[in-house]
Amino acid sequence: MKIALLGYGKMGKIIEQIAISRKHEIVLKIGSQNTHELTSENLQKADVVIEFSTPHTVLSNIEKCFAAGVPVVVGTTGWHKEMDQIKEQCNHFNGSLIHGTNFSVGVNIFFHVNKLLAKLMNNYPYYEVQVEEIHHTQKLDAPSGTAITIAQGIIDNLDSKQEWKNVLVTDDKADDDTAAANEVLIESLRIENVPGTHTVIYDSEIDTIEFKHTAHNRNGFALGAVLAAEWLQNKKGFYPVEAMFNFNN
Ligand SMILES: NC(=O)C1=CN([C@@H]2O[C@H](COP(=O)(O)OP(=O)(O)OC[C@H]3O[C@@H](n4cnc5c(N)ncnc54)[C@H](OP(=O)(O)O)[C@@H]3O)[C@@H](O)[C@H]2O)C=CC1
Ligand SMILES: O=C(O)C1=N[C@H](C(=O)O)C[C@H](O)C1
Repeated sequence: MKIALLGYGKMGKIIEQIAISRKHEIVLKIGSQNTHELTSENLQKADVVIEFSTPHTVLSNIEKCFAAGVPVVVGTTGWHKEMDQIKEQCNHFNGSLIHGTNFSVGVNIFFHVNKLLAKLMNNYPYYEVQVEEIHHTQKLDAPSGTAITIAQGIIDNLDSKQEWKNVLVTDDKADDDTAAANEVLIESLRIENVPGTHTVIYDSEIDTIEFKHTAHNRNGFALGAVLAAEWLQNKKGFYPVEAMFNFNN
């Protein structure tokens, strides 16, 4: 496939290597310095776009892909509030889009088991749940998109929780780290060079259950994005990343 990369930072560069190793060709690379090259004509040279840019640029980039009629894989996080609006646009343009807060296979297994675990924990209400995420210090959004997906998986399956609340944990611990009974607390920590670690913690007076995913590097995210681009070929519509997996069968 011919691939256009919107965002050529930490993720874009690894996606390029993995795409080439899978015999794809990169026909366009866009960063903040060459956005003038982001034209319909250039986008249409690609069979698919892979979008890993920033929370501030992702929405207008998606719109450009729809207008150009090119399918798009969206890995950028921080736009969950605009999800319904983008889904409508996708239908309006008869476009193709797959999005995920995390494309790694391991995290998608984690997402699935997290939901099963939350359902099970309805029987054990003396455990209090919280989510912890740790990422590198350059990360622009908090909580991580992955942590939001995890919290939503808990809210959808654990009857006592209806919302999530985020606190950023710093050395002086300025943020209020208490949550209401109906809230899932998400604690965000920022530590140099951490690619992404997510833990679901069920704590009681007697013991603690911890369910954890640790990314050792960014290769799993990048491979997942290329697999998503391959999966999206010849499909129309708006898909969440779980559509790629058959965990329910
Ligand atoms: N879904 C998933 O599996 C994963 C998602 N992510 C998400 O992907 C996003 C990118 O992460 P990461 O690569 O680490 O971030 P980086 O900051 O390393 O890269 C972002 C890139 O976007 C570029 N950029 C800036 N403006 C535009 C624009 N208008 N159009 C296109 N590109 C632009 C930047 O250009 P310049 O270099 O010139 O500043 C930079 O190259 C984040 O939202 C992150 O949360 C990350 C990992 C996995
Ligand atoms: O910014 C990152 O680095 C990551 N972002 C994604 C997120 O917000 O969940 C996925 C991964 O954890 C790395």
